[in-house]
Amino acid sequence: MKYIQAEYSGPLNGTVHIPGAKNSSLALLAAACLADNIVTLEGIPFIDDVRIIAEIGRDIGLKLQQEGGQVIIDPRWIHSSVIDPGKASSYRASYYFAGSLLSKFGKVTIGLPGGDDFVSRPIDQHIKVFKALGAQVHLFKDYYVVEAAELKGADIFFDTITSGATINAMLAAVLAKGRTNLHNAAMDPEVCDTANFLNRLGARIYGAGTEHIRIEGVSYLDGGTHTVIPDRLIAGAFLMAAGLHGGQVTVMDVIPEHLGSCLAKLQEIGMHVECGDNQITAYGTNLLKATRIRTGMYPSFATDLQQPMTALLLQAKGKSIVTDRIYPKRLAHVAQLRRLGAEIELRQESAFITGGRPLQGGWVHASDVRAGTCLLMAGLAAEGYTYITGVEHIERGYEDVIGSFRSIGAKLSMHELSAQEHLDQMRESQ
Ligand SMILES: CC(=O)N[C@H]1[C@@H](OP(=O)(O)OP(=O)(O)OC[C@H]2O[C@@H](n3ccc(=O)[nH]c3=O)[C@H](O)[C@@H]2O)O[C@H](CO)[C@@H](O)[C@@H]1O
Ligand SMILES: C=C(OP(=O)(O)O)C(=O)O
Repeated sequence: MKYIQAEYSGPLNGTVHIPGAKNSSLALLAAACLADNIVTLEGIPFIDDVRIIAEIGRDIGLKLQQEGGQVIIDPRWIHSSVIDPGKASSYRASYYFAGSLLSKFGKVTIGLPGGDDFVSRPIDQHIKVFKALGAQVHLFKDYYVVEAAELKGADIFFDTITSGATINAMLAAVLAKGRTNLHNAAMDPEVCDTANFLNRLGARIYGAGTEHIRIEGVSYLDGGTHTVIPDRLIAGAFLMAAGLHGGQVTVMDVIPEHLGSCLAKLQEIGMHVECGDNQITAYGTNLLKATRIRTGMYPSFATDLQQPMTALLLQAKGKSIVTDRIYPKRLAHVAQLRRLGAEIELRQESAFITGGRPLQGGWVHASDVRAGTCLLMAGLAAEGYTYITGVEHIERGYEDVIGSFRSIGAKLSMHELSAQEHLDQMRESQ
């Protein structure tokens, strides 16, 4: 079993190139199945979720070549819309194959989505979309089947704002007959990126980035080339890392507008932020101020930045409160931070942090990708050594977590734990 060793690193300084967004890439790769010609995607990160998509793609006949960040996809050879349940369940965004293959072939059989298992993550809004477009949905224990003789445009009001179901609705409706209106749609950059990509192939999607999206169905999508947007969540975490001990970190190749609420919070706690056209520099200070974080859907403060922000707030003198309104129970990292000596309490669905207390290294476990970033940051700020297990979760989101953090001076290394050492470590931590 792998683990990451993090050592107290003092201020972090340097420049990091930000890779393409995981959450956009997962949508774009499934969206590419809709094309009737060759698609080239640039900037796709080489992460575990993408490797699984490549496997799923190959199983169903999709020809896919990946070299560096470039992925060339030939969807003309897809011969099946039955997706291995185990593979679909090993990551969250497999539901995008449901939207795209339903749209293209009229039927899809697919495992229930997996992914970061921090809370229950319903797919009722995805199902609502498929049904509204005229499909039947049959749910089984660990897979579901969606089928439609014909998909017809519809008016769909989301009960709650969801980026996944908004993207899936675009995938399912893009080839449907007539007009689809999505109301209460998510406005995330990943929604816009998917709409821009589909439009480049010939789709007619209007209004992405607002709460009302209109899709005029077309009968054919051509091939084309598209570059995925930069990962705003990785960028945000690196900017936060600058705040740990008064460092200075520049993130390159980003879209600063995608990080508005994050930058505002960093400034609110006393950090200085400078934005260029496609780069941001954050300057830390040793006098961080406590604050209140409430996550929300874009453009509010992202739930995926909540955990790294919690690590940073351990350094801010005074009482901070963190509430995750998107996933109220996404707080597993709190118990782990306490193992490092953090003074942080859970009351109802908020974390109450008393910042400015010293942290001591120890063994901790990352239960999802952002919990991993949080623990890594806390480990870099703690005295001594911190050992982080659950590396497989971190690698779902980061192509080279060690290399990228090292480039700003973080003392990190990857190690292998034998089965016996793992048992000893579990016994010790009980
Ligand atoms: C692969 C991917 O892009 N993952 C991101 C995506 O997940 P994902 O797309 O799955 O999350 P959603 O945007 O759909 O979820 C937003 C909210 O809607 C709720 N909901 C969602 C769908 C549904 O059918 N019913 C329902 O009630 C969820 O429980 C949550 O409270 O957005 C989340 C919220 O920004 C991020 O944390 C994830 O990193
Ligand atoms: C929750 C996340 O991912 P996923 O939706 O793929 O599980 C995340 O990226 O923080």
